[in-house]
Amino acid sequence: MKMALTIAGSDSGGGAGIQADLKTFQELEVFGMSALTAVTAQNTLGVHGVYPMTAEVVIEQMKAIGEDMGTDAVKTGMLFNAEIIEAVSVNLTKYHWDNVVVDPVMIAKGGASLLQMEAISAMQKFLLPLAKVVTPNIPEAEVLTGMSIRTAEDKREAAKKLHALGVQNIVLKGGHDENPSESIDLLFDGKEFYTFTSKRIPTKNTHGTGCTFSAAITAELAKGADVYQAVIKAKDFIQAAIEDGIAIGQGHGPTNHGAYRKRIMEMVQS
Ligand SMILES: Nc1ncnc2c1ncn2[C@@H]1O[C@H](COP(=O)(O)OP(=O)(O)O)[C@@H](O)[C@H]1O
Ligand SMILES: Cc1ncc(COP(=O)(O)OP(=O)(O)O)c(N)n1
Repeated sequence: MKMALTIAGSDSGGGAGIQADLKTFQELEVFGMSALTAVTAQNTLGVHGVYPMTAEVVIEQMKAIGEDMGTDAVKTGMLFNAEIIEAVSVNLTKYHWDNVVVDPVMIAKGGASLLQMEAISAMQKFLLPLAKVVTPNIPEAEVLTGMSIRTAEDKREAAKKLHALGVQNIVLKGGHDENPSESIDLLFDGKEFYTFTSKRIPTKNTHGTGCTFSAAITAELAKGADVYQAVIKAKDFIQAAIEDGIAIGQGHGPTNHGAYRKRIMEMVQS
């Protein structure tokens, strides 16, 4: 069985973070492992507390996996501070983990900070050059590139800037776009641009979309897909998960990680 490791924060509400990643790995039939970077007290209304691990705790978890089990792919999510980013970067290199998806998580939906702003330069300098794929949303890409992103041309320029930081493949997500009918993600592999377009679903139950999408890319890479194929599958996975989003809590409910597999089963049975 193929294996994937998520290095990310815990979401007590279960819709984002390490919980979303492990559910996604399970649904895509990859054995999921975790290295926890922070505990958040979080629900559909927002983040009520952030409690980071020390860098040593993160290193110990990576060591436990690196020295025994290994992994076929790794994703990073909430890393919170520069010390954790540096520790993760050093250990990705140490264990020769090169199938790396970096989701540069910065701000949760309710506005809470999940990454200290002084850690941005560590992310640019140490982590991004190790990434096979980076999956920023538009605000994250604006922070990482220092440019404002409004038009399709801006998106292409931002992707080129991220590529110049050493990332092999950039998936610039379109969830925050103002396009009312479509959600368009852009992939740049250093040579070509590819767009992945889906119908925009009018729902407030989108908590954890970014985590789930990047975890699905990671699972597919672990199984041997190339980046293009992995993004196609992840887009189908997140589309089903948002369409069947779960209306629980008073705020942004989570996406439904089981929706994609349920649809495949229904297709097979019909
Ligand atoms: N309302 C929506 N309808 C369809 N797809 C969406 C919607 N919102 C987000 N997505 C998709 O979910 C994925 C995550 O995007 P995004 O919401 O931008 O990330 P993040 O959660 O990091 O802000 C992308 O593939 C994006 O196109
Ligand atoms: C612990 C934790 N990690 C990451 C996030 C951000 O998740 P994301 O998929 O970007 O979804 P929203 O927060 O935007 O709903 C998080 N909230 N918590």
